[in-house]
Amino acid sequence: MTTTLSSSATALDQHRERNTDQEVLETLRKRIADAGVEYLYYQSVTVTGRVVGKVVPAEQLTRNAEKGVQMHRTVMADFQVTRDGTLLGGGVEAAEFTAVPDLDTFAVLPWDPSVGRFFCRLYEPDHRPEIGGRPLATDPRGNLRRLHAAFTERTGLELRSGCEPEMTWTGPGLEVHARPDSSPAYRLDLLERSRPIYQKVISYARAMGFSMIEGDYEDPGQVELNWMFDHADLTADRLITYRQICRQVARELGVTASFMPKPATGMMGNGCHHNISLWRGDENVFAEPGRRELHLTELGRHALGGILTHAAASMAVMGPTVNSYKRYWDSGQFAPAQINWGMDNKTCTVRLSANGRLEVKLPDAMVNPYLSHAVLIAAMADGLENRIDPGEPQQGSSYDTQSRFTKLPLNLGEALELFVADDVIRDALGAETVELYHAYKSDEWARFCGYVTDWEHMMYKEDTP
Ligand SMILES: NC(=O)CC[C@H](N)C(=O)O
Repeated sequence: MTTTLSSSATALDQHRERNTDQEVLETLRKRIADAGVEYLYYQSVTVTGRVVGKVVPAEQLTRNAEKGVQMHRTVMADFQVTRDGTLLGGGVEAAEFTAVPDLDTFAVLPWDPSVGRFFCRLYEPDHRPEIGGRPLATDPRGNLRRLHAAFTERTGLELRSGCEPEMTWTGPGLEVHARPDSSPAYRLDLLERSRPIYQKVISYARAMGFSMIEGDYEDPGQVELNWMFDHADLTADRLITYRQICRQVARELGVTASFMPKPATGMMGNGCHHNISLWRGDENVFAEPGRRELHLTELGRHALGGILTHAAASMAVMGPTVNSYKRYWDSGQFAPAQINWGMDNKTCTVRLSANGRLEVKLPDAMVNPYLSHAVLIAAMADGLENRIDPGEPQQGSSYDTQSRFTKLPLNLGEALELFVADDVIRDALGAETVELYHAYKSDEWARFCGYVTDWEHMMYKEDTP
């Protein structure tokens, strides 16, 4: 059942050569000068989805476009030292890597136009000839691009995706007294209180090239703003940028922007549903042109079958934190709890939300979008190749504990065991990334398992056995 999509030498990896194209560089230098940009961030994204990078004075562009900037590879696991004292990602002795800017990703920071930024593609260092110039195996962004290109090369299909990040804003003036018997969702007077937030976020996002489409207020403090779907590689970059924008807006307004998946029991979690479709050129192959009633093509059913087959093993990516699992298990809050699908059914893992669109509801707002989209591509490729049948759609709510559908893993620990055992996912992300992610997250899980919580105090402090 293993589908090999890895491709080491796609055109995308020749991007370093393009960075020496004098015409391209001249156009960019002019753009940078016209915008008054003096500093450039060379940013990368770690396996856990954090943004790291260096600042470079803009006049160094030509040099750095070719040579990149260097960082220590343990940065890809956030310099995490595990409980047994291991520095993840190769230890102090490990080689550096080279971050080479993707020139197409240049953007000016709207909140300070003297600063511009690039996303980078990561490579083994040139001064280590035995490995030099190869893509860095633990670069999740570079990996998604290579994997996606290989998938398109093989199937003629492209993944388009639209992410719906939910998040919680707290701070002065944002307190909400919610009635216990109803939800404040869609209340305009609450959205009004968040006006300075959404106005700034939308205007910064627009300035950075997003096509913003709509937004709403959901549970207390929870605001969701959406932008237009696109090629999955671009959507993943935008989700990272969106979080950076929100953090900036929080700093400016003196409030807190939280992507924590489940901030409070009994309230909705912060999901980040991925609305996906596969395209052949301009044709969405999940729908039949002109057919109006809700339906999914045979190809779409196989893609869905692949997603459901690998859903449990993908959970360590889709719900990447200890806290993520509270979102699935505090039932009845529109988050999935079973591995199933349904026609316009918001309680399922995958909802056919419109013709040509599958809404994958597992991911939460802390997801690393490069990993999640890579996993979805590999799962769908497996579904297509092996013509996996997704079974019958769920009728009615999934929050019925008697459901015949398979349950999702209960916690991060269980999810990690399934994650490392799935060959399709291992092949998609690469063994090194799987091992690094697994080591990092297992350490997070172990720390939590040894941590005494308020809940235990509430239950046991004054209890008599
Ligand atoms: N609008 C919705 O469907 C709510 C989704 C829900 N907040 C989740 O955790 O996924």
